[in-house]
Amino acid sequence: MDFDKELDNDLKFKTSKHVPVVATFEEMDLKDDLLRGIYGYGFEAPSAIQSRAIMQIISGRDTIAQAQSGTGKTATFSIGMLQVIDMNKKETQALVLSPTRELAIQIQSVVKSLGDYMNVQCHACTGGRAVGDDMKQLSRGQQVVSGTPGRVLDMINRRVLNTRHIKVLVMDEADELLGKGFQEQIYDIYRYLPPGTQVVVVSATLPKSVLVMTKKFMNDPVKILVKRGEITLEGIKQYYIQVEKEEWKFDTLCDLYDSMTITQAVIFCNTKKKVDWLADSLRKANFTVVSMHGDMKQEERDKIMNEFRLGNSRVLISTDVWARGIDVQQVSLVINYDLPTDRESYIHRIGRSGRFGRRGVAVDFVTNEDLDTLHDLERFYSTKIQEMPGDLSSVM
Ligand SMILES: Nc1ncnc2c1ncn2[C@@H]1O[C@H](COP(=O)(O)OP(=O)(O)OP(=O)(O)O)[C@@H](O)[C@H]1O
Repeated sequence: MDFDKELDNDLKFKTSKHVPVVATFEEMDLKDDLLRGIYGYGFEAPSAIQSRAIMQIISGRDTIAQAQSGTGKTATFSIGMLQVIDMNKKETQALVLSPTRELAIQIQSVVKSLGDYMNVQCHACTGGRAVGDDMKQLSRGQQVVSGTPGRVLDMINRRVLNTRHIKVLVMDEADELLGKGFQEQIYDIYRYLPPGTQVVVVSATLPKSVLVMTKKFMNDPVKILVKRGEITLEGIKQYYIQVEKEEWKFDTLCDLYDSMTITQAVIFCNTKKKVDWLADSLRKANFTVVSMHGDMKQEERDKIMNEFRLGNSRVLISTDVWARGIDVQQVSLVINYDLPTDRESYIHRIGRSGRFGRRGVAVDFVTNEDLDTLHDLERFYSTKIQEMPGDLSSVM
């Protein structure tokens, strides 16, 4: 019997019934300073996931919150956390874990902005930075910590991050955190948390195997889920370009360059080596691009990230280190130079465009061998990936 089917028979994961929908931020009865922070950040009304999940998080229930990419999950858990922390205490009361350093830092920035009038102390605890700085910052008292698993665990082991007052653990991109690469570290961190710590699990993709896993560390969670056929966003148009051979992809990409720079674009490759190769080759052909991957020094990664966020660079080539969570609103085009090797990454990659209702375009480069994978994606997500019309700028 196929594994998925077997699970289907044993366990049904459905959106919880009777989750109230709160239509405005005022009706959430938030702290005044938090409400000011939300409006000050430019939000007017809550998104669908925010309307449903914020109050559940505030109620203290374990929560599984799934929603499409770019629909405001970060603010969902950030507002929830900020409401429940006691500002009279300096101790760490909320811990957010995410799979990449850039994402952990982005979350810190959102928490700080939303919590600006509350004067919240929020530290980003990520690898690639001086351990001494982390120690200094944490010893000052950080009410919220947003970090990557390795460094967070290290800080806990060194007794610098005190877990005793933690009330809520958020796992952003939870399916990635509970996958092979991080699972052990996550369980190690979890063991240090006080019994009864509220757990909030968040992602645009939550495969059943991950939902099964949540049973181990979540207590009767409220579930807000998205059906597989509704995960892709209407606003992101998906196209493919078929190339006979891998070698032809490069010329195809060069032909698209002018359209790519209309706003901002991210090009995904499956390996760091390929990112380096593609960036070099494009530069040699006189195209301006930047690139980023996990083998680069953190300083370099930070610099590239800042420049891209500022819009000073327009075309970024990266690996899946950039696939999840990163929010740069001006990105309107994603190119899969390589098709991703798993179904979840596809959703996350194309979701770097089309943020919060904006329009986006995703273009998949496929060789003849990739066609099956492409059709599998279409079937799995009940979506349509059309052949690209001759001119990319006509669909942008
Ligand atoms: N209520 C709101 N009103 C206006 N803009 C919002 C609101 N909530 C979130 N946004 C904006 O929408 C964008 C996407 O939000 P966010 O990064 O939280 O998405 P996400 O659901 O976490 O996506 P992903 O699955 O890619 O991680 C951000 O730029 C954020 O500031």
